[in-house]
Amino acid sequence: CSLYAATVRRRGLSLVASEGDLRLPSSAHLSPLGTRKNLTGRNVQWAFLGCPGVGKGTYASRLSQLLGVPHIATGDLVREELSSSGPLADQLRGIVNQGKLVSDEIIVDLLSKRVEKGEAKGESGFILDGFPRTLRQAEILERVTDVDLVINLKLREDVLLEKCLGRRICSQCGGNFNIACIDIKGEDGKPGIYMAPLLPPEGCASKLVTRSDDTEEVVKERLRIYNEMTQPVEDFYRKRGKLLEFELPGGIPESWPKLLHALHLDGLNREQSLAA
Ligand SMILES: Nc1ncnc2c1ncn2[C@@H]1O[C@H](COP(=O)(O)OP(=O)(O)O)[C@@H](O)[C@H]1O
Repeated sequence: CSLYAATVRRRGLSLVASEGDLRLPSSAHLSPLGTRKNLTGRNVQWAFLGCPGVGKGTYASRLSQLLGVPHIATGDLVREELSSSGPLADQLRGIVNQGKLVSDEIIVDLLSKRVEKGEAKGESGFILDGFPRTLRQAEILERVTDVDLVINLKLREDVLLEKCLGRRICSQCGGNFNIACIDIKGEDGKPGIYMAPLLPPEGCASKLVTRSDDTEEVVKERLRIYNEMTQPVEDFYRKRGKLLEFELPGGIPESWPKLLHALHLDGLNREQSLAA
């Protein structure tokens, strides 16, 4: 914790802004031109919350490209550590494969090193994905820097499980795909939901692997832990007026434009499509 605090302060990431500056949902998080800067002139500092399988990685990565700020996923940092066979790898493998959370100290240390590396390359701002996941992590983050906005993605639980079980990663390029086709008809006044599979290009198709923690038993345990440990984090940001709740209406084609609209970023997306 102190290491992270020191790193972030030393690197000048910390900005002092009063909570009253930030209201949700509002274009006040961005400059009037809809750029990656917020009104205080620095790059946005956003975080994604949401259950396993909800699509945090997909939407965080898209927003990071749109806004030109780094997407930092603590799950990726943990998986990098696992594949590096470093001193932590054995300890982490047992925890992750049971669907449990890594300790706050370890995760803050991994995040701190990632932030420091990015800063050295000139990165600023961030879109966090998978952090904070405990109240203590939220408190640590709050002490060292000012998060502008926390986007809480929501999806019904039966769909979450199917999506986790359908997740595939290309072992060569690291691309994320999903072979699940979700097609639930509406009933009893509840809307249906359709999410097309996110299939890999031909080059990746034969190299797909499944995450070792995406088995039914482990996903159920991760969902249980999310409800126990991470839901209090939603309240933490709700009380501070920083939480944007976003219920996913369907797959990416349907949800992405609506998310951009909720973030007052539709104009930016159009400008980038025209420039492409
Ligand atoms: N902020 C965090 N705190 C503790 N453990 C974490 C954190 N982020 C990631 N992990 C560990 O890495 C695993 C994979 O994380 P992630 O890829 O974000 O999965 P999910 O699909 O469950 O959101 C988690 O189950 C947990 O063991």
